[in-house]
Order: sequence, then C-alpha cells, then structure tokens
Amino acid sequence: MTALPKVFAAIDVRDLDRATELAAQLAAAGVGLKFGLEFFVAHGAAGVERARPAGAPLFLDLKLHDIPATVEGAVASAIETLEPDFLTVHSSGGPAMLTAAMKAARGSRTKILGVTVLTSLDDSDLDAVGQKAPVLDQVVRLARTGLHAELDGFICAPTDAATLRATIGRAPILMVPGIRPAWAADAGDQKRVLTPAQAIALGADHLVIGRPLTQAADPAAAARKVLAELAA
Ligand SMILES: O=c1ccn([C@@H]2O[C@H](COP(=O)(O)O)[C@@H](O)[C@H]2O)c(=O)[nH]1
Repeated sequence: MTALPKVFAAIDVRDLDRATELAAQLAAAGVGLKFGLEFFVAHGAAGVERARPAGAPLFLDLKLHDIPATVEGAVASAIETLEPDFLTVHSSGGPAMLTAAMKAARGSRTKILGVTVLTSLDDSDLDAVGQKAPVLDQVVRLARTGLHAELDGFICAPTDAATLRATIGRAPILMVPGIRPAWAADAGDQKRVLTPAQAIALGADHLVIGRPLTQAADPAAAARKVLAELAA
C-alpha cells in the first residue's frame, strides 16, 4: 500500500473550475486533497469526481452528525460513490452513532475519523454551548468515546496532539487542522493553531492546510514550501 501524504490541502472553494484547477496544482505538488462542506454542498460526489485528479488521495470532510441510522446510511453512500481514504464524523454524536459509522465502513479502505473539538473553539465557546471546559478535557473525553467505538482516528488541534497521543497511544490516526506556517498571514477564524513542524513534533500523522495554500499567489509553491519545511 502506498503511504498517504503528510499534508492534505482543504479545497474550500465553491467554484467548480477553480476547485479543479487548485486540486490539479496541489496534487501535483505532492499533497492530498480534502473536500469539505463548502464544496460538497455545492457539487456533491459528482463534483468531487470531476475536480479530483485520478488517484489523488482523498479526504472527504463531511463531519457527519445525526441519528445512528442516518449516519450509517451516509457513510455507506460516501463509500459507495467515492471510497475516500478518510471520512469524518463528529465524535460528539455519541457511542451508537460512532458504532453505526464504523459498521458501514467495515470491509472498505475508508478510515473513519472522529472530530473532537473544532479548532475554531476555545474554553469560552464550550462554556457558551454548555460543554465543560477546558477544551483539552473535552478532546480526551470524546476521543475515549471514539476509541470505544473503534474509530480509526481523530481530528484535533495541534495544541491537543501531545496530550491526545499520550492518552490514546500510537496506533490511532491523528489528522490535524488549525495549521499556520510561520509565513502565513493570519489565523483567521482558527483559535488553536501551531506551525506544520510543531504539529508533527507533537504527534500529528497528517496535517490539513487550507487558506495558507489556496489563497497563496502560487498554491503549488506554497505546498512545496510546507513539505520542504517538514523534510528539514
Ligand atoms: O476542527 C476542525 C475540523 C476541520 N477543519 C477543516 O480544516 C480546514 C482548515 O482550513 P484553514 O483554511 O487551514 O483554516 C477547513 O476545511 C475546516 O473545515 C478545521 O479547520 N478544524
């Protein structure tokens, strides 16, 4: 089996031609492709098939969160149409929903990743929705629930990675967004961020990077720069 790339580029654009162009440039630079809600709501699985260069590693970031039967059906549909390398569900959907997602993925090559606490949230945001702070405790709590349901891995912030690794061990996959290279303009709506090298050093297996690549003057050059920084 070919190893999956360290970095996945988030193709968070609505225009199909622009997404296709970005996907071609970024895949050629050696990163995988992540299609999420903005693109998927506009273009669906057919759009992903059109925008994705043949064979490019695919992360379908749908962050599914619903009753168990609905999530089981949605995971089955995603695998039937696209068979992505990775697919996300929200770990906060609860044990039965997570078990249903894993049931639908059984026998496929798709790895199911549980989103713990979004990288755009901090302690005060958790408080506002009635969840117990600190964020890190909630991340660990949700990962434990996910482990019980035998999820393949988790989405967490780079600032959570070391604690989560120490809790869950080496085997589960850690896919980490909230990445900002030192040369990136700003964090935007992300609240828990670190650089690519810091995230890998703390235990991330894969990184998700969106705007620092897609909004760069030369997205492929920006992706190559990140990969060179990681190699160094
Ligand atoms: O906790 C999460 C889960 C998913 N994401 C997704 O990653 C990218 C990040 O994009 P940037 O432009 O690098 O901020 C985006 O597609 C999110 O939906 C996340 O950021 N945090």
